[in-house]
Amino acid sequence: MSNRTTTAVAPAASATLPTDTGHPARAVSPRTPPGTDAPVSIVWLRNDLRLADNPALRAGVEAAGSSGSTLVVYVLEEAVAPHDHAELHDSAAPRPLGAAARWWLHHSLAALASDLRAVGGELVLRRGTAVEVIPALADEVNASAVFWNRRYTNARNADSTIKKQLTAAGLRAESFHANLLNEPWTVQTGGGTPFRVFTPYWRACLARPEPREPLPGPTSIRAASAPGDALNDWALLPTDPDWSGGLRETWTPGERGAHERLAAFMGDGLAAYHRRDEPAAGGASMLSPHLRFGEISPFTVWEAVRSARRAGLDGQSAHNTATFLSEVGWREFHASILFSLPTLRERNVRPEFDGFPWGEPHPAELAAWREGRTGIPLVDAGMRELWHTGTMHNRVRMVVASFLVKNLLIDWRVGETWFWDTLVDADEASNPGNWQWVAGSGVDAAPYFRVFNPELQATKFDPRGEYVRRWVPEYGTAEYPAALVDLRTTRANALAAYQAMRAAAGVSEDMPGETGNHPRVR
Ligand SMILES: Cc1cc2nc3c(=O)[nH]c(=O)nc-3n(C[C@H](O)[C@H](O)[C@H](O)COP(=O)(O)OP(=O)(O)OC[C@H]3O[C@@H](n4cnc5c(N)ncnc54)[C@H](O)[C@@H]3O)c2cc1C
Repeated sequence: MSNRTTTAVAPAASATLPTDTGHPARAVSPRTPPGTDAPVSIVWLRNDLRLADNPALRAGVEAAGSSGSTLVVYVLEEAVAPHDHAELHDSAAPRPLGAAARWWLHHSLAALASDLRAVGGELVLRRGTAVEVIPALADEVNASAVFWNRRYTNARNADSTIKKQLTAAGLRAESFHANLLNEPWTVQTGGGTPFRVFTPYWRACLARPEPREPLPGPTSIRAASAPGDALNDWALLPTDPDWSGGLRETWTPGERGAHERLAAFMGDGLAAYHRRDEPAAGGASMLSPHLRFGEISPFTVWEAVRSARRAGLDGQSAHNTATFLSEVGWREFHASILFSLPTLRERNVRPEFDGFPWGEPHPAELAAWREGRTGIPLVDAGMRELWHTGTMHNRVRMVVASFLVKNLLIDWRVGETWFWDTLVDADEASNPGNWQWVAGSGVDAAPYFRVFNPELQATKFDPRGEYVRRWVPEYGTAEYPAALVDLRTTRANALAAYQAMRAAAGVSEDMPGETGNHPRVR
């Protein structure tokens, strides 16, 4: 089995300052296209592939009014160069999607196009560098305004450049708050710095005014048209071989699938959410890829919880809602960390980890981890679940990640890259943020010396072995391999390496934030 795509660990990108921060765009009078007074507005969708609660789409339709038209565009912002080349060093380019996320994107765009058609709209697909594509498209259709919802990754630098270009050309260019409950710069410590510890961060979020109600989607769009690519030409789906059968069985990408998932969770899942740490219990929402691609907004998720609370909940469910919302808070926390630490994927947040003696990954060991053949049942179950479905239960993610970085002493970036390629919810902030959390090198991270014992974790969270049996049916037979490493010895080696790193870095006290206060660890 080889990588689904060749994604590479990139060297550090230079730090970049927040730019498209949404402070109101300079309002410029809408330009009247020559020869016609019917305005064309462009709505540029990115990680917000939905109609409901989409402020940019709403603004585009409103700006077009009854006489104008709206052009909805998605740009595949893939650089032309291969994955491991210049675009990874370009702080304005989004990270090229992994294979599982490309599968998701294809189906999500197909669903979006169909949903838009149902209200008269049309989805135009373009490919290239956004700073080139968007202004050129605006020129081509003689647009008077361009709208988008803000993103908080390094790609916001491109948005800022585009906003300046459009504004200079006399267009209205406006961005909106849509994809996080709290934009990163709105939640800060008393000293005006970003939070580095989750608990006070989330407390500060909860002290803010409650998130707004979601906006309704448009009921009618008058489409402006322009030539575009055919979705199939983007070749986002795997063909040789087609390994996506398990993804198809597991997921329904698109806005409708997202709302169905939320409804199912609010109906049955929430009451069982306190069992979310048990991978066989199915207690979690499975909303992460839908949130990742913006098929549902966090405001809609919040509203579902608010309505359930208003309708009345028993004690357990009421408790579960608070826990669930705090998990949504972790998504926001990681987004705010990436916002202030653009090199999150490449660099240890704690510089002393730069001296950690990671071993050179042993190809056979790494392959055994990726393919679920380590002989450690919970690790193998998780890695096979990931390969088959494009997701993995959260607790098991922590276990397999700990096994890689501690028992196998492999650099967290190697595991992060594999997850990036295989997860349907692979997220530019949450993936490296969580990997650094497990590795101990991140903000508010689990201390490195907390080494998950996969056997104890299985006893605690999969006591009847249902999850392991489901993914590792040969467990307990002669076909199942012996353990790749001895857990006790490798744990001792990991702790020795950690102590050596600390000694070399001159760290003797407990490091600040060695709290391991991730809610799921307790
Ligand atoms: C090594 C590792 C890598 C991870 N990579 C990703 C990733 O690339 N993308 C991703 O969305 N999540 C990632 N997670 C976090 C978490 O595992 C998933 O968000 C969760 O399993 C999704 O399942 P759910 O939607 O049923 O979660 P629920 O428990 O129902 O949580 C609701 C929502 O909260 C958010 N959330 C929950 N836990 C976390 C968390 N720890 N960090 C950030 N957001 C969270 C997700 O958006 C999720 O959909 C990673 C965790 C680990 C340990």
